[in-house]
Amino acid sequence: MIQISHLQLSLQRRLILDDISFTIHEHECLGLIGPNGAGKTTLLKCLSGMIESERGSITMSSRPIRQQQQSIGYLSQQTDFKSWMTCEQSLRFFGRLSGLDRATLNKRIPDVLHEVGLHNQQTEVIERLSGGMRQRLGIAQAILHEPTFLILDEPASALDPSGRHDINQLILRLKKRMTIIVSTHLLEDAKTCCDRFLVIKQGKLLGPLDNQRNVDQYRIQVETLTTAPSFSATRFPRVEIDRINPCCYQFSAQQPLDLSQLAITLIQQGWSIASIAYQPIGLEERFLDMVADV
Ligand SMILES: Nc1ncnc2c1ncn2[C@@H]1O[C@H](COP(=O)(O)OP(=O)(O)OP(=O)(O)O)[C@@H](O)[C@H]1O
Repeated sequence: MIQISHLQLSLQRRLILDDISFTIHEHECLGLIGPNGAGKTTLLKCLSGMIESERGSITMSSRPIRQQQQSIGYLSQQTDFKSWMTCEQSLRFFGRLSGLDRATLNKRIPDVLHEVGLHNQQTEVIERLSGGMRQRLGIAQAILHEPTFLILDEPASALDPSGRHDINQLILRLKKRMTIIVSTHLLEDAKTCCDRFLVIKQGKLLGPLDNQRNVDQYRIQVETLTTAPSFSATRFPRVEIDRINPCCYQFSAQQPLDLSQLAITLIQQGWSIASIAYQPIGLEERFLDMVADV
């Protein structure tokens, strides 16, 4: 378990991280989200040990994280590859810098390239890799020394949907044996791999955002198999109906709606219902509500 307690950091006399406390559980993937400039990268750099905070503590299994640098893998926002090297040469170069010996590298390099899906690119020059492949090579570099705690700073931004999908699938595989924190702006994508999210704004933690399906009980969407007949609202006097298309309607009210009652009423009125559900509230919508200035 990684415990962050009352972390505080100022840069150039400006408070960048303000009394940050949270926990990351073992084998959890925690998503860190927040507007630009919120302090995500700075917080991740503190976790990686690159920056020392002026107050507070970070511990992993109850020991200061700075004493366990070898257990941390870090992918920075800007990966810094030598574009003329091959994937293998690059991993060997960075592996040596982190103190791995030749025998370990001979074994680990093919393993990590396989793990990130770059086994066919072992001798490919980095210049020729796609953006998604480069990000996966960055992750290969971050996990080369088999860390138990992996820090990923926006690993999927600037990637196309298939690149983002690959990264999320890779994170899902890695979390079986690592604890992961990932900063991202891509909430809907990150839902597939993050167990929960923490929201940060102007250096302060605003709170958690769980990754569960939330619904708006004031709105119900109904899809019909055929064009719906008109609706007599005697049992739902203060309900508004919006026709989205001939087979899709939205019912909304100022108070929570009774979904089963509405379904029964519609069937009694001759509606052939294909689906009926409360309107889902997207993660992005809840995030925007949370960071909105009040
Ligand atoms: N070395 C530095 N010196 C002074 N201020 C800095 C330094 N590094 C970052 N900052 C400031 O700290 C604040 C937080 O920056 P940070 O990069 O951590 O935000 P972020 O949430 O990662 O943003 P983004 O989503 O745009 O990547 C910003 O206002 C930034 O200008």
